[in-house]
Amino acid sequence: MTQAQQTAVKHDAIYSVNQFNLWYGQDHALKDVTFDIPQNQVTAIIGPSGCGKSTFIKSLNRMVEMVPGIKMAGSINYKNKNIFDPKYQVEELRTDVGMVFQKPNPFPKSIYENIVYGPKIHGIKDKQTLDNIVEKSLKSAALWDEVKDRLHENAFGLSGGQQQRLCIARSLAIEPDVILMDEPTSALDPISTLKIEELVQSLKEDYSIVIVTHNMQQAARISDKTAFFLNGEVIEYDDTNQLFSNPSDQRTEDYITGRFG
Ligand SMILES: Nc1ncnc2c1ncn2[C@@H]1O[C@H](COP(=O)(O)OP(=O)(O)OP(=O)(O)O)[C@@H](O)[C@H]1O
Repeated sequence: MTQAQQTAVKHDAIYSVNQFNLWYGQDHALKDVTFDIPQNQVTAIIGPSGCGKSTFIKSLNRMVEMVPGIKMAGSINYKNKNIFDPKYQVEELRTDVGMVFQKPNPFPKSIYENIVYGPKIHGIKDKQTLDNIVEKSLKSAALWDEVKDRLHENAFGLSGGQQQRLCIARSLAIEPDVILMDEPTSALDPISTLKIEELVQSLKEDYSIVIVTHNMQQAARISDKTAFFLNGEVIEYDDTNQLFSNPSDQRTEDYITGRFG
């Protein structure tokens, strides 16, 4: 690779993870994790239960810090700044990085109030501006047509799949650059899953997406890059097509062909 190409690749990374380690007490949950997460791409994190996928994705927005007794080493750079540097302004991550969880978790409020919650915290008060944010976010999350006539009804009245798209819309309302998704379809039926998968594909035009998934077909269908984690280590990180069609490590091959996990 030429110097110019190396620079181009570097520039393309929204996150650069370098020798990142994390311990829960004595439990070494992430070991020397090193790879770049590219901008405007979908990066899938796969691996068997307990391999550190959730710990890793929660490190990307510093949510992992809420767990008492953790220890970390190495760095995670976001837009070229180490997010664990004591001088780092964590507010940047809070506004830049949205998160969607395994189980849809709307607030017990109306659909409208769910979306405007974040923007209001960021000081937006003008009703027309908030109305526009609601419409734009719901359209981007492919939910607008289904809910435009019931915006002031409680979000709990939506189906599970609709609630998850509402949570995606809520994360879009703060105009993030990155969306982290921790098994966003594992609680959903196949049709809702398909809708979220299509949505993820369309969102990458405007956002960088990291998705943890147990479902290897899903990773193969929707991601550009895949990282295979095992016992806290990244065993292989590559273009998704390459990793699934021609893995370079026997353990990756064993996992993707269903020999364990
Ligand atoms: N809050 C915590 N306190 C202590 N140990 C934890 C905590 N969260 C996770 N761990 C441990 O860290 C390791 C990695 O867990 P993690 O949840 O990141 O894995 P995972 O790959 O997301 O698993 P799953 O697919 O089952 O959700 C496991 O050994 C787990 O027991």
